[in-house]
Amino acid sequence: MPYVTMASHQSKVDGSIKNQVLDFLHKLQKDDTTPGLHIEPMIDARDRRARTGRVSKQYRAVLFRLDSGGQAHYIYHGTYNHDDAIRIARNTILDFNLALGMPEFRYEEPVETPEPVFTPRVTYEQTAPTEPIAPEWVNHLPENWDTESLIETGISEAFAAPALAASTPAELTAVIDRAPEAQGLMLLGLATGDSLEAVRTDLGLPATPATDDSDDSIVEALKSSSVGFVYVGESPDELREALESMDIDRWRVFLHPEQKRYAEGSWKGAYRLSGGAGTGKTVVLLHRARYLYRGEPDSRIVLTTFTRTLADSLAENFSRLAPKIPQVGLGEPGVAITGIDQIASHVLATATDDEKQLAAERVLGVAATIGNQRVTNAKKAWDDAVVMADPDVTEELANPAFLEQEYVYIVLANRILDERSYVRVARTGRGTPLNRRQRQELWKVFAQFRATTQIDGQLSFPEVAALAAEILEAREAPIADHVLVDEAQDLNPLHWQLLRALVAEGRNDLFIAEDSHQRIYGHKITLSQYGINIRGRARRLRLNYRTTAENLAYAISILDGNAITDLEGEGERSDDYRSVRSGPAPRILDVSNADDEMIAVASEITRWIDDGVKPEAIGVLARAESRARDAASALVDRNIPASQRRRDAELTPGQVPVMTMHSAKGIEFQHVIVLGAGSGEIPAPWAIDRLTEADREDGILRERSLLYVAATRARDELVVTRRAKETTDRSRSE
Ligand SMILES: Nc1ncnc2c1ncn2[C@@H]1O[C@H](COP(=O)(O)OP(=O)(O)OP(=O)(O)O)[C@@H](O)[C@H]1O
Repeated sequence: MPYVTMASHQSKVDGSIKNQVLDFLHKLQKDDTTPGLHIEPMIDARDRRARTGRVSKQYRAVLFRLDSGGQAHYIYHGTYNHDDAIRIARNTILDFNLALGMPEFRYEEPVETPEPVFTPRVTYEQTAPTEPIAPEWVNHLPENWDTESLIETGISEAFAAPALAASTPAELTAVIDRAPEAQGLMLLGLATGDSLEAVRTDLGLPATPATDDSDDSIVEALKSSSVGFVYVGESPDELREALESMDIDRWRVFLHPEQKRYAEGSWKGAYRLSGGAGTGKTVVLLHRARYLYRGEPDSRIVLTTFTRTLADSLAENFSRLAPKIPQVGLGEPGVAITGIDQIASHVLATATDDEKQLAAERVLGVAATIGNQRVTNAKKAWDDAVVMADPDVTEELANPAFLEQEYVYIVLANRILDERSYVRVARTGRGTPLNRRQRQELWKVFAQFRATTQIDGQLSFPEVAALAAEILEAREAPIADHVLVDEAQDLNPLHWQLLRALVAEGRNDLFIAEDSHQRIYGHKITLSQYGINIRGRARRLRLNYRTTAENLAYAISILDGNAITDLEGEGERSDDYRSVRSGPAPRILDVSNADDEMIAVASEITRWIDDGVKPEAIGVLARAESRARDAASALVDRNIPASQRRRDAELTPGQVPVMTMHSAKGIEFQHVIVLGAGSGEIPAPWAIDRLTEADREDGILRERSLLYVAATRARDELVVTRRAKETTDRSRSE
């Protein structure tokens, strides 16, 4: 039975012939001598291993046949119109790049050096109205390499010189696009400042160059996850999966070698994977859930994230990746995908009365039956508690945002039940210092909050998480075997206590994906405080698959100069993120008022729609709900099909979604318009005005992170509006 490998570069398979291609390849896997397949060698081919096969009257598949250990092995290059297939089969050579130890295709067609494109180098503040902005981009190749030394590393001559000469991301991408995948990724790594050793490790290349290019060596390399090829061997299921995800969802099959390492790695304890926006952290988690399930089908795997909406999208993507793996409820064998607060609610809802009572005593200091309702408007609940308790503290301390954080990060996290303990507790990590008297005053508010909500039969979400953590901790057996966490930077201490209690400490217990640059809720914390010890089991993804190099450079410039710390309390870099794609520089539209802004935005959207972009592929993102609402109606007034998208609503086909930046977290659009990146708009004055001096810095960082999240939602084009400061000042005072 012949083995099959799929090449990743291959042309899209037209939907109408996909079944015929699949049928052809399945037959090939069974027996390559089946008469209808017509596997034929090419006359005058540059590579004697080239073959064509008959998919239909009109279409031919191009294949390369290798013989290894008496076994036929076919690399499927693609399916083409009859004449194209003949031409491609004649002119394509399957090389084995000895330096890289990777097979790759070479084409007997000239590779053009791209025309240099002039992009003005301007910084953010100097940007003139509607100018594109291209933050500084440096090609590191010329520093350390010349053509010859690059060739020695495995880069073909045709790509070495143009890569050295690239002076913009677009020029470099043009070279990378033409190069075989491994060479392209190597050029990208070296051009963005990595050492050769680091790039080779990232790409999983063998430590020493290969010594021969026999079919045996090539087949061996194909089996051990070669970049750009997927070995499916004799498995009809894997073949179908590979073929189906060729056009869309390439992430389902073609993982970067680094992503694959994290998806399939095994560690003694908790592992932390960080990475900038769009580096494929979610993709790794989905693959890892599948990988763990396949290895241990009886295990209880939990995949969770910050919100229910994000969990729903994880569940949908997991069904696409692994349609046959059961998605189950918490505690059952299979993969349970759910939001972190839903986990907490589920634990509480299924606990016995005794368990709940014990937990309530420990968390809230009450033995009474706990309520079924949730506090849905925490701000109002805190405002009410302040009015009733009337504490003698400053306005900043009586602010709902401060009270909520203090309650979650200190009171609940430390299971504080009375004023005495609150006065004594170490408030590690909290910016604003509090003296004894202030603590006594604040305790009145916490006690009032608890009293009022309990009378109303309500629990806040963090209280539910704390109760669930207590319930699970008190049990002997945990309810999960492997827990995978997305968007971990936004979880609060109670969430971490819950996650710790969900699974026993041990091999592959927790796998945590985070991007500290995207922390838009809550405060910095360190995992070790909650019994989660990483002990060096942490790595970072740096290759951005979502957005262009130009958009990425802009997004990173937003956080420039801000110290970002990860979940282990270490400084997090952002200067070495890179992208495989290039596109137009982001454009800044400086507008004088709301009307001008919406005229400009409407004209951008109209241009895109006229160019064939689907309305639902354009995201309009605003800082505040009210601005999103106004923008949606202003667009409708200008005859643009648009609607405000609420947090948990589906995208409506044919409608431009207008939403808050918070709601856009974790999702992506082809084109994005960010409304309001002016200095009077972000940081949003109302979000930081009433913060204490010590909390303000973190508040401003969260606002910048929000803009970073918004800007990194764009796959292709990014447009940012800035309203003149005077108009935002005026509207604030109105
Ligand atoms: N190996 C891959 N091949 C092709 N596309 C990929 C690959 N890995 C990720 N992508 C694509 O890149 C985009 C970003 O991936 P993903 O959402 O997993 O990133 P992320 O790091 O979780 O991003 P964020 O932190 O912004 O939510 C998605 O469109 C995904 O399909």
